[in-house]
Amino acid sequence: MGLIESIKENARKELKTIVLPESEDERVLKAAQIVLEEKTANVILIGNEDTIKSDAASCGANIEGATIIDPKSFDKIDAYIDELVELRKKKGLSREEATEIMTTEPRFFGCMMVRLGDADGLVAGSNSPTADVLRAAIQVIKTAPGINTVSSTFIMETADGKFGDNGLILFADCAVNPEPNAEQLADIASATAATAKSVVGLEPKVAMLSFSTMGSAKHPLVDKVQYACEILEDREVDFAYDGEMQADAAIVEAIGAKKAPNSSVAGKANVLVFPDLQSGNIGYKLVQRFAGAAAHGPIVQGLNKPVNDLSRGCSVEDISNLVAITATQC
Ligand SMILES: CC(C)(COP(=O)(O)OP(=O)(O)OC[C@H]1O[C@@H](n2cnc3c(N)ncnc32)[C@H](O)[C@@H]1OP(=O)(O)O)[C@@H](O)C(=O)NCCC(=O)NCCS
Ligand SMILES: CC(=O)OP(=O)(O)O
Repeated sequence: MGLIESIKENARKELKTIVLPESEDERVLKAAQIVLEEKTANVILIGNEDTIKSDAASCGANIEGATIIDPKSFDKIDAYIDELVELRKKKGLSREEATEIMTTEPRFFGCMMVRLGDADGLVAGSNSPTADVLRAAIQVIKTAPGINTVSSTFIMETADGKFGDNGLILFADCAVNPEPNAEQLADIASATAATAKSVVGLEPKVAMLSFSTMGSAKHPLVDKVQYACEILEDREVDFAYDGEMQADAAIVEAIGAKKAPNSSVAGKANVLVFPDLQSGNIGYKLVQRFAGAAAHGPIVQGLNKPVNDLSRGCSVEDISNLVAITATQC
C-alpha cells in the first residue's frame, strides 16, 4: 500500500474534524467532496452558507455532509473574540480589532476553532500566501511546549523509488524560516526527523545540506551548517544525521561513498535539511516539477495543534491528501 493510502486508512479509524477556511476556492470544495466520500475526516467550511452552496453547485462539487459555519452568525463568536483579545493583549489588540479579524479573516477564525476544540485541525493556503496561514497559526494556536522554532517539511514522493526510502524523502524547511541560524537549523532537523517517524513511519537519516561536503569548501555559510551539526551533537539527539554535505552526496550512494566515506547518512539520506528558505523552496518546486514528484505539504511543525499549509499551485488531490495527513496528526 502506498503512503497516502495507508495514511487515509489510519485517518478513517477515528474520524477527526478538519477546518477548510478557503471555501471561496473551488479546489477546496472539490477536495471537501473527496474527503467526505473517502471518509477520511469531517469537514467544516467557513463562509456564507448560500454563497458556498451556490459556488459548490457551479463547480459540480457535492459538499453534502460538510458543516458550514459563518463567523458573522456563529453563536460562540463573542467567546472567540474574547480569546483573541486575551491572546494579543500584550500587542494592544482592541476588542474592535479582534472583532474585525474574527469576522473577516477565516484563517484566524478557523485557527480559533482548533484552539478552542471546536475542530481538530486546519488546512489552508490554496488561496493565500503561506505567511498569512502561518501568522494566524502562530498567533492563535501558538508553539507546542518547549518548541522555539515553527518550521515545515514537504514529504516528497518520487515515482521511480530511486532516492530516500523507496522514493520517499522529506525536504525541510521549504516554507517558514527565511534565514535560519544554526540553532534554528538544528531545530528544523529535529522537528523533521520527528515528522519522518510519526507521519511517514521512516527511521530518519538526516543530511544537513550545503554546497560543501565535509569541509570541501570554506565559507561562513558552510560554517553555519557545520555549527548546526555540532548543536545536534551537543543535544545528543536520537536520530542519525550528518553534514555538512552536498545534495548528491546525500542521496547517491556512490557519490556519498566518495565524498563522505565515513558517513552513515551520506548516500542514504531520507531527510534533507536545506540551509535556508531560498534553496529549500526552490529545491522542492524543481523536484516536484522536473521529476513529477508528489509534494505533500508544507506540513507545519512545532505548533500546539495541527495546521497545515498548501502551495497556491496545489491540485484538488493535494488538498484532500493533506486533509488526511492532518487528520492523522490530531
Ligand atoms: C513565518 C512568518 C510569516 C512570520 O512572520 P513575522 O513577520 O515574523 O510574523 P510576526 O512578526 O507577525 O510574528 C508573529 C509571531 O510569531 C513569532 N514567530 C515568527 N516566526 C516564527 C517561527 N518560525 N517560529 C516560532 N515563532 C515565530 C514571532 O516571534 C511573533 O511572536 P509574538 O507575536 O509573540 O511577538 C515569516 O517568517 C514569513 O513570512 N516566512 C516566509 C513565508 C513564506 O513566504 N514562505 C515561502 C512560500 S511557502
Ligand atoms: C509552499 C509554497 O511555496 O507556497 P506558495 O507556492 O503558495 O508560495
